[in-house]
Amino acid sequence: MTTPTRVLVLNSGSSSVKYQLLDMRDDSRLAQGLVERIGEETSRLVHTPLQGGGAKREKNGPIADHAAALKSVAEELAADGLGLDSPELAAIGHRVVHGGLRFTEPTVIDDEVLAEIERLVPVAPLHNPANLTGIRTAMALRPDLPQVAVFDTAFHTTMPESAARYAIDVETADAYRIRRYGFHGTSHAYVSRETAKLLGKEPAEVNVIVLHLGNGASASAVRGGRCVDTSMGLTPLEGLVMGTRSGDIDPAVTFHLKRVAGMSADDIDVLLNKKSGLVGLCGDNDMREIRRRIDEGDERAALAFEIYVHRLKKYIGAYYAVLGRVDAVAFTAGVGENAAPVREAAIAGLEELGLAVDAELNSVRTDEARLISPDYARVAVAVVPTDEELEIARQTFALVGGETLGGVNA
Ligand SMILES: Nc1ncnc2c1ncn2[C@@H]1O[C@H](COP(=O)(O)OP(=O)(O)O)[C@@H](O)[C@H]1O
Ligand SMILES: CC(=O)OP(=O)(O)O
Ligand SMILES: [Mg+2]
Repeated sequence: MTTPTRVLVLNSGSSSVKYQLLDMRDDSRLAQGLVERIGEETSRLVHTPLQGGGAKREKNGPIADHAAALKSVAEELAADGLGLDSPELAAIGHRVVHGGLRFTEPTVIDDEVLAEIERLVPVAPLHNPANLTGIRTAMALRPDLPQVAVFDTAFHTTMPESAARYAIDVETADAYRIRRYGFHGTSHAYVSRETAKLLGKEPAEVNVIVLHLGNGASASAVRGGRCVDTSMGLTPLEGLVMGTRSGDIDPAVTFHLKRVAGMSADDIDVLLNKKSGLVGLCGDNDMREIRRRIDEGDERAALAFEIYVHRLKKYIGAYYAVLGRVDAVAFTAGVGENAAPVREAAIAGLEELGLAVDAELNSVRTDEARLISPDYARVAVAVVPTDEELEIARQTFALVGGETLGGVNA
């Protein structure tokens, strides 16, 4: 019998599922794909076989819920001879956004772990329910296989109390477990390590500010490989300006809206999570579209961009101060990896801090981690592509006993 070496990674978002099938002998990808707009009439599945020369396949049409989405994913994989029934599958790894304080490590999922993820739904209402459906569906398809949860919050559990605790009444905070948890931790961990590698150093030797700028966006201060502060809080709403989320606001805005505008808690939740950020400021949440509008002279798009960059710059300064000495600032995720104007504008004017961006290096497009700062700059500025799926697959495989095989710690 062959030893199973494959891991399927599922990243279930509020309206999408991203997936990858990897072979952990050499970290190679066998297939990847995305189901988006789940629950709408216009759902879409894009499946890409990455070995054997098959072409990308696309299916359009309604997919009612996450369970149906996962069944379609299983069918696509089966059509490539990579079905979930394969004896080569060692485990399924799930991104779980909120793990509270309990889960500091990847965890094999059982009924009790499921109950704890369920208990955390109120603090990750957009994410944890989708994660749970993904897990339950995968468990029904392969009840015999280990299912592993890899938590967005885990990397941030090393934060000191001075960073994690909000300055509110201690009894109330403790009774309701209100504190800064932080998210995107798998990405912050991976990118801070890859940044050290790019500098030719060990993670323990470097201090890095990681800027994960996707649809959700967060910053973190990483000292010697450990997170010491991060911008998201109790929920993924705090911090940077995001695609549809406000990030930091005066909390009094919420009671003002309740008292003066008569909005309910749910109305305000939707306003701040779904109708704010870039989309609230200018009607678009995609940075490509915003840049296009700016090039056409659109003033609302230009102001949205300035507000986005101003917030980013504030966090760079804040985390510089938290760390004291900074070796690198690393940009990652959709915006961070692709939007050169965001990187340029966020670093502009920070020469006194030893930070600068070289225009030519900044304009290069590759999938490799690279430096964009000039030689003379004291602090490295880098673009470091994130790979949450690979990181989840490695942690999952190591947990189910695959650590002795090549590739895992390569
Ligand atoms: N070429 C590009 N130029 C500028 N921004 C881009 C580009 N490609 C993607 N983006 C931005 O990246 C975002 C998606 O980032 P991603 O990390 O994939 O998000 P998520 O994982 O949160 O869905 C898009 O909404 C868009 O703003
Ligand atoms: C936690 C979070 O904000 O995740 P995403 O960016 O995938 O929405
Ligand atoms: Mg993401």
